[in-house]
Amino acid sequence: MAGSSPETVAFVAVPFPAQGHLNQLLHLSLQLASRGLEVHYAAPAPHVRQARERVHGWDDEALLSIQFHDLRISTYVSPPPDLAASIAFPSHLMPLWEAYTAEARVPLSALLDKLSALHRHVVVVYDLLSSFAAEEAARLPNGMAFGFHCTSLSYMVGKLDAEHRLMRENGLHYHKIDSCVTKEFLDYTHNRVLVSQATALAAGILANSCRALEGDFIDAVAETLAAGGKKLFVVGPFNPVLDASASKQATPRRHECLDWLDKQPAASVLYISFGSMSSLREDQVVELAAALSASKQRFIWVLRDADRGNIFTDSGESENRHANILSGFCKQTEGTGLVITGWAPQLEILAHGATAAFMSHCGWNSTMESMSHGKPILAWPMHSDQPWDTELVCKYLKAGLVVRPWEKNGEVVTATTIQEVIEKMMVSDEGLAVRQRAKALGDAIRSSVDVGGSSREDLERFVAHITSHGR
Ligand SMILES: O=c1ccn([C@@H]2O[C@H](COP(=O)(O)OP(=O)(O)O[C@H]3O[C@H](CO)[C@@H](O)[C@H](O)[C@H]3O)[C@@H](O)[C@H]2O)c(=O)[nH]1
Repeated sequence: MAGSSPETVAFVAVPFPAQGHLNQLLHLSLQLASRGLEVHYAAPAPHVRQARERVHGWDDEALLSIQFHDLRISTYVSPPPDLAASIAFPSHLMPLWEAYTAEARVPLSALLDKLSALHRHVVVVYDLLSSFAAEEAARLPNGMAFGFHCTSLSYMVGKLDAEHRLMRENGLHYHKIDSCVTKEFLDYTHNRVLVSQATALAAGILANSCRALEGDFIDAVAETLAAGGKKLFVVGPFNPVLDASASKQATPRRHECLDWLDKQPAASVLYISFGSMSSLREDQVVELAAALSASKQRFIWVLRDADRGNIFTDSGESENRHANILSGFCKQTEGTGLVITGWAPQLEILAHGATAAFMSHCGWNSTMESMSHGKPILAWPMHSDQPWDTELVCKYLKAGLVVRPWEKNGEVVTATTIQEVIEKMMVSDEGLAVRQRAKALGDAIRSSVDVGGSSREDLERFVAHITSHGR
């Protein structure tokens, strides 16, 4: 362990192996390393590689400040997503997640023992889905664990308060997880992940949220946790909040879509992407393409299938799946839009001044990234927490419009419906009000990570807490 001494604290991030989770703890790790902490990041090797290759908003040098570790697990099948499934939940990732939960504990345990012998304190921040890490931290004579809550805190409120009081008071409908994931995944989290038992061992929870978005909900979670003697640190957005000018800088790895964006008028482009775990069926792709073409709006569309468990086993099949539709569509929309079938630089696209709005499934990363760059959302929830995030963004924050309500998740959305929502957002007075609201929220979120802002202060409080502990 380079440079360690018995006086130092080792911070260890234990993400869950899926992009939306790897990403958040990598951002947090980079932030802590930039404050001089010794930071370790532990995941199966392909997922370490995935997180490093896909990180946005940090330069390559920043990655050198983190010590990466392989939590080696045996081979698991890594199939493509099942496009015929009745719910767009990424069930094809279950073999990876089962293998991870069964096997990653042993290499993590060895790593923590080593760090424990060399440091005054070992602080483990574990994704709530990697809850075995809390037990391993609790086993150490000098260990401390914090759970990392990777979705909105209001989503947690919905789980903590069965009556959903805050939701009802705000006229919001809470979508319980049971109807938004598969039964197989529920069984897995209940029987093998064991979140609540692990939380009982943790000193508290760290959340990627922000007072500007969820102040009332944050207070509710803090109160519940405090009653159990646990701390809450709300330190989001974890993603860097980029300046529009930063997304214009020429860098060696700059994606060509950013050069295209540079040539578009301010606030004129619709960005479309459904994260890393969702795939659109062919009939839905046809409808979305027809809507984009008919709306005549400028766009960047990321058309890719959900990641496989090991993304390095995908030899481009998903990129070719839509070749037929795309050849005609790209000709029709030439000059107006771009289709990206690989990995897009989402953070830079959202920060860019030419981007007006984001059609999104409302995964929590996408939601935070969009809101923190002041971009409104056209919400199209697919599974998990996304139906609730849609409610939060569109009804509570009033910074989005719904494309497809969750209640219609089994249906194909027609081109006419999609086109109406696009036009409402891009050219109507109602859309303008939503865009202005998102811009104001973006400003508030940016302030919260500036000196004196609530998220910045919570991060300082967290760092002070873990570095002074046990002195
Ligand atoms: O071409 C792409 C596609 C995605 N991204 C990034 O990938 C991440 C996607 O994360 P998210 O928006 O949260 O979507 P999912 O990948 O679907 O995330 C899963 O994990 C989240 C955190 O737990 C949950 O909120 C979601 O519901 C769950 O599906 C974001 O950081 C995006 O910026 C890119 O940079 N380029």
